[in-house]
Parts: sequence; structure tokens; C-alpha cells
Amino acid sequence: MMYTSSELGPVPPAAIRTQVTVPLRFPDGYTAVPRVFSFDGLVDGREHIALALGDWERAIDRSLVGGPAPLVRPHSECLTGDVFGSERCDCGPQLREAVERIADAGGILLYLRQEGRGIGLYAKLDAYALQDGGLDTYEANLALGRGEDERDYTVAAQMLTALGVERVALLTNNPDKTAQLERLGIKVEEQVRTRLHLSEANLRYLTAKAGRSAHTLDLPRVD
Ligand SMILES: Nc1nc2c(ncn2[C@@H]2O[C@H](COP(=O)(O)OP(=O)(O)OP(=O)(O)O)[C@@H](O)[C@H]2O)c(=O)[nH]1
Ligand SMILES: [Zn+2]
Repeated sequence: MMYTSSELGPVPPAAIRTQVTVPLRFPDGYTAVPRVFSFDGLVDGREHIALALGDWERAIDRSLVGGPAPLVRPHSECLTGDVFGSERCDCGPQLREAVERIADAGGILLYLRQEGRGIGLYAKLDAYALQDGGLDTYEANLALGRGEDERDYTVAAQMLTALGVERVALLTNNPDKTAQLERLGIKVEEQVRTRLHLSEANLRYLTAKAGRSAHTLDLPRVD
């Protein structure tokens, strides 16, 4: 049975399992040196990781004594976008943007293994095929007998709590991430928008996100 936060009440604790430094170099030459954390006890049994970037320890310490909240992005896995640079979505550029902004501010990137808004990679590719036949990104999920968005952010709350993060500035345009984390006991003091990463190929996808799930995206009008 799938775990959902509303069923089981308080978020079960998770513990840090390993932390290790992984130097990164992006295709455009940008480099960052996050501390990568793995965890024991995440409720869905998947291998989610947290990347702590910049002066993250000071950012967390400061937030515990009333200073500004650390910048945190929960980023859902998108193999085609994050790894291969797919232009069907905005995930790759958003991930690159997030790493740099969090490294500058000090904070945490949660890399959540929730491919395809939780339906998995093969189902996402099936959904892409349906979108090529005219359905939008949400209709395609429904046509496959899946939810429009099956993501549950309990694991994100678990990881933040294990890292000692109680308050966050959340780097996202997705109001559901903010709402769920608040319900899970993480204080979201601010929702910080990501930039708009628009291409000819992702315009329909981003328009559906803005229209159907209230993503905060300033898109040009399409007639
Ligand atoms: N089912 C499905 N999933 C998609 C499609 N396009 C992208 N995705 C997935 O959508 C998710 C996007 O996740 P995020 O980058 O966290 O983005 P978001 O929830 O839109 O919110 P932001 O924080 O504003 O970026 C990834 O898991 C992608 O694999 C699609 O057409 N169908
Ligand atoms: Zn994507």
C-alpha cells in the first residue's frame, strides 16, 4: 500500500546513513562541491538523496536562532531532462539553476526519486506518446489510469528533519510542494520562484502546468 501523510499522521523519523563529498562539473563548466546525504527510514523505501550546498551548515544554524531560512529545493527526478537534456520539459535547466542558487545562498537540494510525477519512467514515456496524440500532460496520466500527480513529499520532510532543517525558503513554482510540506510540519516562510526555462518544445507542457496545477510561471500568451 502506498504511504500517504494524511493516513499515518506525524512524519516518522529518518536518520542520516552516509554523507560524502561529490564534486560536480556541469556541461557548461559550472562546478559545485555538495555534501551528499543518504538516509535510513524513508517511508517509501526509495533511494532519495540530499545535496547540501554552499555554506549550508551556517545557513541551518542561523535559521535555528531566528535568522533567514535556508534555501531548499525539492526536485523530482526526470531522467530524460536531468541527464539527457530533454527539451520536452524544463527539468534540466531548473536543476542546474537550483544547484547554483542554493550554492550561493547555502541550503539543500532534495533529489527525489519521483520520476514522471510519481508514475515512473516507462509510464512517463507512455504519457509522452499520448501527448503526441493530443492530450496534455495531466490528461495523459489520467488516460493511463494514473493520478495527475502522484507525488507525496513525506520523504522530503523526513530528510529535512534529519538534517536539522525546520524552516525553509522553498525554491519552486509548484504550490503543492509548499502546501504538502507545511502540512508535514516544515515551516515554508517563502516560496521562491525558479526562472522560466522556455523552449518551443516545452511551451505546451509549461502552459498546462500553469493552467492546471497553478504553477507560478509568467508565460507568454498562446492563442
Ligand atoms: N507524468 C509526467 N511526468 C512528467 C512529464 N513531464 C515531466 N514530468 C515529470 O515531472 C516532474 C517535474 O518535477 P519538478 O522539477 O520537481 O517540477 P514541478 O513539480 O513542476 O515543480 P517546480 O518545483 O516548480 O519545478 C519530474 O518527475 C518529471 O519526470 C509528463 O509529461 N508526464
Ligand atoms: Zn523533465
